[in-house]
Amino acid sequence: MIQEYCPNQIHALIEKFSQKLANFLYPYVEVRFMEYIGDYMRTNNEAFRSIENYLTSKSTNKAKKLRGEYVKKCLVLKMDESQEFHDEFEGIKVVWCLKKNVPKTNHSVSFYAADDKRYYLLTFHRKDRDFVAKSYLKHVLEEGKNVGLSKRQVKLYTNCTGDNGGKWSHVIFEHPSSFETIAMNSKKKKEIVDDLVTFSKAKEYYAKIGKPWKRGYLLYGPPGTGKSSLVAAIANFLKYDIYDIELTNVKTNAELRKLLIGITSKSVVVIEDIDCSLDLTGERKTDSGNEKDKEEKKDVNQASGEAENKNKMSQVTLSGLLNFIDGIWSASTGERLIIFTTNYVDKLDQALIRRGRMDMHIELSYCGFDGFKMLAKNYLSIESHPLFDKVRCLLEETNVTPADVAENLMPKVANEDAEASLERLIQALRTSKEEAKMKAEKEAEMKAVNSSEIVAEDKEIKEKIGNGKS
Ligand SMILES: Nc1ncnc2c1ncn2[C@@H]1O[C@H](COP(=O)(O)OP(=O)(O)OP(=O)(O)O)[C@@H](O)[C@H]1O
Repeated sequence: MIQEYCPNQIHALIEKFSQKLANFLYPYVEVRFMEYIGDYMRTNNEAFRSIENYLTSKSTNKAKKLRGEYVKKCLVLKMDESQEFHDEFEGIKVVWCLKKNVPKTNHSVSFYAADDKRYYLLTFHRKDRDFVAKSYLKHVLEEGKNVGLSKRQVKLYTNCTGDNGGKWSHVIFEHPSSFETIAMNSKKKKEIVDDLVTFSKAKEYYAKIGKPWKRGYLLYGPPGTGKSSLVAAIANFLKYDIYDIELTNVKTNAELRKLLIGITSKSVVVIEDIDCSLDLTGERKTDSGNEKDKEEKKDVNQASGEAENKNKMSQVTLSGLLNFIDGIWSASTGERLIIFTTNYVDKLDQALIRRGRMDMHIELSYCGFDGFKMLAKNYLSIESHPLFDKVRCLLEETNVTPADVAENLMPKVANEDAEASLERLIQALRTSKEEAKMKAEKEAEMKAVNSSEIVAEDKEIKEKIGNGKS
């Protein structure tokens, strides 16, 4: 009616007056912090997480409506929906409330389910606007971040399949591997730990040199040498989440990019057995000369056999993967490690593993005496034993993986003593040595037969040529 019948000037006056009246009756400012941001590519809102941590640490004693969650095997009480929390900071009063947007229609079933529309609502008096924006929120985010770091629970993410392709699902990561339990050369271990510590503190340095804050590790070595265990130890050490990508489930490069956007900072992105994941090896030599090469190739083919069918569904290319690692989109999240594991490092395209992409190449090899001592300490709780010398000699003469050593050190009956486990290990090492010797003899025999056949063939050819000439 006002719009219809009032002249424009009166209309404007009424609007101005009603605004003033509203401000007078409700002089508060409201700020929403959504749990996820972005429409197409939804990402975690880190401000929401920090606020949640801050309020959890403060509201437990005061709030009346709480919800319980198990975090690191401890019960944590968090503020529940619609519960208000009154906070005071340097004399300024604010109110927090966790709310949820109820979708108007139920047609849009979201992957993010019920948590999709959650947000924290902050309400404060408009006279405190500057203080809240400049000081209070800074205080909340910093404190929340610190609480988050101290209580951080490592999560293990994997990429979803089918219609949910391009999205992540996760579980709590509870792998007990650590640098104390990993059996490897102590010098190499120290090098890795130092590198990780330097990386995690190098935010300013990366900004200064103009590089995204990320680092690539290539872990290679025979099966059972501890590549997966090392990934777990790294994640536990840095308290970073693991994003384990099953490349064969990623249909296109665009889907891979979508996954990349969904990765939060403080993460370890892992592609295990990269040689088997997809045909990312580029041009390979076709004439693999010796038997060993042929055998290795057969192994690779067998290992990748299962993946082969899936590969046909996946159109992820080498260039898509290279872009994923260090293309323009790769700088969109914070600190991140990218780890490839492989049993066959020679089969990988050099572009994929060159320095700068995979900055550190770590070989995990057969068990040495250093590694054995660590396993003995962990599995048998001993640091020395008269049988250690025998083990040392045998380890120098034969190749066994830490997985084999660990298996032999595991007690097989209740209350088995350390000596019995060591004896079993020594027996296994002797058997392995014998087998290796027999294999080498057989190979030498085959080689001798092959070369005598070649000599005979050569002779025959020469004779034929000689006859032809005459
Ligand atoms: N270096 C190691 N230190 C301690 N334990 C190890 C080590 N290597 C292997 N193990 C033991 O062997 C098991 C298998 O190791 P892991 O899966 O880490 O090897 P891998 O190199 O990733 O093997 P694959 O290449 O087959 O995936 C682990 O559960 C662990 O108990």
